[in-house]
Parts: sequence; C-alpha cells; structure tokens
Amino acid sequence: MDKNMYAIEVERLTKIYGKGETAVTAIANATLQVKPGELVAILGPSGSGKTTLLTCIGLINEPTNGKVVIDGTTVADEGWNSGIDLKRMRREKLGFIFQAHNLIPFLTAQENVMIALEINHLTKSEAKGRATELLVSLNLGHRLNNYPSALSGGEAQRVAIARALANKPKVILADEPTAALDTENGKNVMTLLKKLAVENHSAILVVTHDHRMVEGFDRIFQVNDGRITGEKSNLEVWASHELG
Ligand SMILES: Nc1ncnc2c1ncn2[C@@H]1O[C@H](COP(=O)(O)OP(=O)(O)OP(=O)(O)O)[C@@H](O)[C@H]1O
Repeated sequence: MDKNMYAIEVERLTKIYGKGETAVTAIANATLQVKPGELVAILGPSGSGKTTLLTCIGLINEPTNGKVVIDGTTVADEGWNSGIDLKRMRREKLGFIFQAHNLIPFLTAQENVMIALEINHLTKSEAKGRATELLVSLNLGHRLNNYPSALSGGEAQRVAIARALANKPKVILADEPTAALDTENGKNVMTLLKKLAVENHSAILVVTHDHRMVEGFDRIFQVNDGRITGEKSNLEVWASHELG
C-alpha cells in the first residue's frame, strides 16, 4: 500500500493521563485513517475522549502508546518520534479550528489571518493579499478591519476558519466548530469545510456532538468510553438520534 495514501493514520493509539490509582485511560487502542479530501467526524458523548484523540493527532498531546502518521511522516510511535520537529510539523502541515473566541482580541479579522501567514515567513504585503483573498472568499470582505468583539458568532468562526486554512494545510482539525452556532451558520461552516476538503485536497477531522450536522460528513467514527466503537454512515447516526 502507498504509504502516502492517507493524510492521517492512527494505529492502536492509547492515551493515559496520570499514573497509578488516579490514572485515566482517555483513549484506548484507537485506529483510524483519513484520506486527503475526506471530511470525517468523531462523534461521542462528553468525556468519551474525542478531544484527547484530536490533540494527540494535532501533536499537542503526547500519546502514551501507539502510532500517529501525518502525511506519510511518523510523528509518534510509542511516544513522540524524537527525530521530528513537532512545532514545524504543526505549523506547516496542520490547521486548527477551535471555538471562535480563540481569535486574538486586539487584532482585526484581517490581522488575525495575516499572523498565521507571517509565522510561516510570508512578507507582510504577501500575507495581507492572501488574508484578504481568503476572507473575501468567505464573504467577509466587509469585515476585514473589524475586531473580533464586533463580529457575529458565525463571522468570527469564519475568520477562525480562514486563519486555520491560510497555509493550505494537509490536515485540518476542528473541535466543535458548530456547537456555538445556530443551525444555519453551522450548516454554512459545514458547507465550507466540505468545499475545502474537495478543493484543497485536505483531510478534515471534526470532533462534535452536534447531531444536527451529521449529514455533511463523508464518514463518522463513534467514540464511547475511550474506544472507537464503530464507523457509521450519517444516516445511521441520524436515525439512532432522531428515532431513538
Ligand atoms: N489533562 C487531563 N488530565 C487528566 N484527565 C484528563 C485530562 N484531559 C482529559 N481528561 C479525562 O480524559 C477523559 C476524556 O476527556 P476528553 O476531554 O478527551 O473527552 P471529550 O469526549 O472531548 O469530552 P467533551 O465532549 O466533554 O469535551 C475524561 O475522563 C477526562 O476527564
């Protein structure tokens, strides 16, 4: 099998917080793969380990056991791979979308996107051009100079998405990107993520317990009690939620 066939490969990943009697196994033996261009959900109840899984894949939480491969590079194999520059991998390969309030409050919408580009060595004027182009494509051309406090929830979330995508990452990780939004704005965010997966050929992994959004995903992994208990179609998830 071509080792670059997947953008994300997770093999028997386990994360245990703490030691001894107080140890908590947040993720146990999780295996999943995401291909470029796929929009995939991790669905599960509160405390089931979704965020832990996402942050281990996002190189911000060291797995206790198991393997994580990003875009063909093994970043963790029984702990971090010591030969890898994790910071650089994060910056160059990954885009994170957290809740909208992760925007920097004293920077405008445009500056919030520019900063991600400048960190990756674009000049100020290159960064300004690309940030403007991205924000205009997200229907935020009229909000370039607004600070986060003057944006609606949906607008701020789109700025956070623009920032996450600025460097065209191979892998995009999103933690509850629609939870704080009304259904219409949530659906807009899903449409946008789908478009990006297809156009940028990015692999997008979204942690959610928002059943309203299931129809937008290509695949859904169900997590319960730290274990991936199955892969479901969006119809199955919708039916089990709506029909009990
Ligand atoms: N830093 C930590 N130290 C110790 N235990 C933790 C830590 N982070 C998470 N946990 C525990 O690990 C388990 C999984 O937590 P996690 O946040 O990954 O779940 P989640 O499914 O994302 O939950 P939620 O939907 O509520 O955000 C929980 O029992 C939690 O209490």
